[in-house]
Amino acid sequence: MITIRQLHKSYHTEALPLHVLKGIDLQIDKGEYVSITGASGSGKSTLLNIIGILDTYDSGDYYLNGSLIKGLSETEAAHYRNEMIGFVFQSFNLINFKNALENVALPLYYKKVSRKKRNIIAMEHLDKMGLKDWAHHLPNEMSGGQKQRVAIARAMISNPKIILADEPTGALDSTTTKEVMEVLTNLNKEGITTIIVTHEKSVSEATNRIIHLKDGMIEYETRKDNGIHVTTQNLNYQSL
Ligand SMILES: Nc1ncnc2c1ncn2[C@@H]1O[C@H](COP(=O)(O)OP(=O)(O)OP(=O)(O)O)[C@@H](O)[C@H]1O
Repeated sequence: MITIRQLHKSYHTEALPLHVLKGIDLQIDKGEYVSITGASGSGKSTLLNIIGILDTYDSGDYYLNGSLIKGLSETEAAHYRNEMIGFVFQSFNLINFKNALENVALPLYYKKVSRKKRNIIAMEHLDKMGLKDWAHHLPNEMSGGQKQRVAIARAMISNPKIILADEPTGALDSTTTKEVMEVLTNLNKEGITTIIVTHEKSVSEATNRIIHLKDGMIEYETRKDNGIHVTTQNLNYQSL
């Protein structure tokens, strides 16, 4: 589903160019449950943003479902994003003056689905998140965990094949973290390829595969095999 080869990315700031991803090789198959970990600044969000076609890369290749994601126009990139990917962010990114139902329904508004139909579908997704009774509440009337579940419902309304979540529990306490992770785990069990950037051990350990970045390279990865974690060092990793 996702094939990345020798991916490099630099940011060109006023100071020296910042080489953030330094030759990432990564294969993620359909239905995998993956977390990306590493210290602050190791390139986790940059990698996730490239996978989500929110950002471009300098060299290497990225194939999504067999299509080379390189040099796309904004319209082409938006097409892939809309067809394939649902995004979940730490800060929820909900619209504060719209209620939960309207927030969830928003992607269908852009797809020109009628108000009646999009409200019915949005309600189904809210119901799945256990939030039917909160449909007409504004985000600021909801807890962090509820807001994140609204955001996940919104991400799911376009039937994405992949969920990309950047620190989805970063703003939550441990009880609500558990609640949100249960939701993401269940979506993965339904077959959604799920990739989570996280600092939190409890979150990465809930996934089946941990990709650990260091200084823009994959240092090692850990796979859960029958409940046992097996760690493989990346032999190409070169410490600086
Ligand atoms: N748009 C940008 N322009 C310039 N530099 C950037 C930009 N985005 C990220 N960076 C820099 O690139 C490096 C990697 O950032 P990135 O956000 O990918 O790391 P991260 O591992 O996700 O960190 P964190 O855990 O703190 O979110 C950091 O040094 C960051 O300051």
